[in-house]
Amino acid sequence: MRGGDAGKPHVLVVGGAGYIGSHMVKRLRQAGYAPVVLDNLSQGRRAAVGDAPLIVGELGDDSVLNVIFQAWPIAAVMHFASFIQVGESVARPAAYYYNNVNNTLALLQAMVRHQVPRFIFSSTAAIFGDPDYLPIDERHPKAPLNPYGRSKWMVEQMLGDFDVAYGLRSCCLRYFNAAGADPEGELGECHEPETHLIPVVLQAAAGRRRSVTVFGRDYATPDGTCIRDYIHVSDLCDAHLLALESLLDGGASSRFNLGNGVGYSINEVIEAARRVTGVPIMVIDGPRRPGDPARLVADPALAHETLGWTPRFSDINAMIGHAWAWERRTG
Ligand SMILES: NC(=O)c1ccc[n+]([C@@H]2O[C@H](COP(=O)([O-])OP(=O)(O)OC[C@H]3O[C@@H](n4cnc5c(N)ncnc54)[C@H](O)[C@@H]3O)[C@@H](O)[C@H]2O)c1
Ligand SMILES: O=c1ccn([C@@H]2O[C@H](COP(=O)(O)OP(=O)(O)O[C@H]3O[C@H](CO)[C@@H](O)[C@H](O)[C@H]3O)[C@@H](O)[C@H]2O)c(=O)[nH]1
Repeated sequence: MRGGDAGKPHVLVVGGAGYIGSHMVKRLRQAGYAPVVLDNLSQGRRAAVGDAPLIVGELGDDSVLNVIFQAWPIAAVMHFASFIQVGESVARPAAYYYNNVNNTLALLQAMVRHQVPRFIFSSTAAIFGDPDYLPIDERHPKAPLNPYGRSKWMVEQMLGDFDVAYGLRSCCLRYFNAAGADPEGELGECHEPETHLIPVVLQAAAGRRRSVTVFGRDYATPDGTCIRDYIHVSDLCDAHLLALESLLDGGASSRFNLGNGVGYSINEVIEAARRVTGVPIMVIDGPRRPGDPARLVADPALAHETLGWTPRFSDINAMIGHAWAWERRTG
């Protein structure tokens, strides 16, 4: 254990060098926890974890997990590591099931072996598929349209079984579309290749790509483009902290939908980016991307009522503004 972290609860952040995980590492430190990061750096960046201990290794590697759980008194695990692209998961399902399900199973088994009883899981709106009704609450039927969503729903189901059999309590946080960047400008989104709408639009604004392609204009939405509920990465971190406190206080397993409850179409996001950046952004029309539902909008009431979670950066202009500041710093 690092001397300076003695007495602070240790939290293993798997995937902590990635986009959302790195923001969480910073927030845990600020909140008085001692984060320990496991990441294979396939997407993550060493610089993004600051001075937290970083173990560069595979999530599914028992020998690495044994060393970590023996070296630090881990009170809880936050699991951000997975493959994350909806479209790619349709083309490469085996890779998605292997990394997102098999490797997560290895992590859960190691937690049982080492008697680490608390787990916070990065789940997704993609478990719901094409919604039967909006906004989507926690009870909405689960009918994922793509292997990515199916892999996350499989893990959620495994977690129910692990609670019953082994007493491993978990909180599944189903993010809608994560967006924005650290308001202090130290961290942001850095995927390679970048596929998420807002950073792609901002790369076009910055001149790092010529244009942004809109994947389908024939959806059953008012302007024909897909609607998503964008949620600021800092607000996701707040929800994780509240979920962690609940589990540390002895709370039961739970699952929450995390969004603002407001949907924006692709057109609206591009218009907002033009306003925020003051730059013209060239748009090209393309075909639909496989596996995309037309609309995903969260009902976040349960997280408000149970965890006391209230998003602080719900304005789409703030999300794009923070992401734009990061793009200009690093692009
Ligand atoms: N970004 C979103 O909009 C969004 C929405 C819903 C859910 N999620 C979920 O949130 C989590 C984090 O997403 P993100 O956008 O920060 O992704 P990311 O790719 O930026 O971060 C994932 C991190 O996990 C690491 N990783 C992947 N496989 C690994 C393995 N086998 N062993 C060790 N490390 C591994 C990567 O190097 C990366 O640093 C993911 O589980 C994702 O499915 C993201
Ligand atoms: O260059 C682009 C990129 C995206 N889109 C569209 O924009 C919308 C949002 O796409 P994207 O930013 O890739 O996010 P999603 O596919 O909605 O998936 C994100 O949000 C999900 C939850 O809703 C998470 O589970 C996933 O991990 C995360 O990648 C979709 O309709 C895309 O087809 C475009 O039209 N052009």
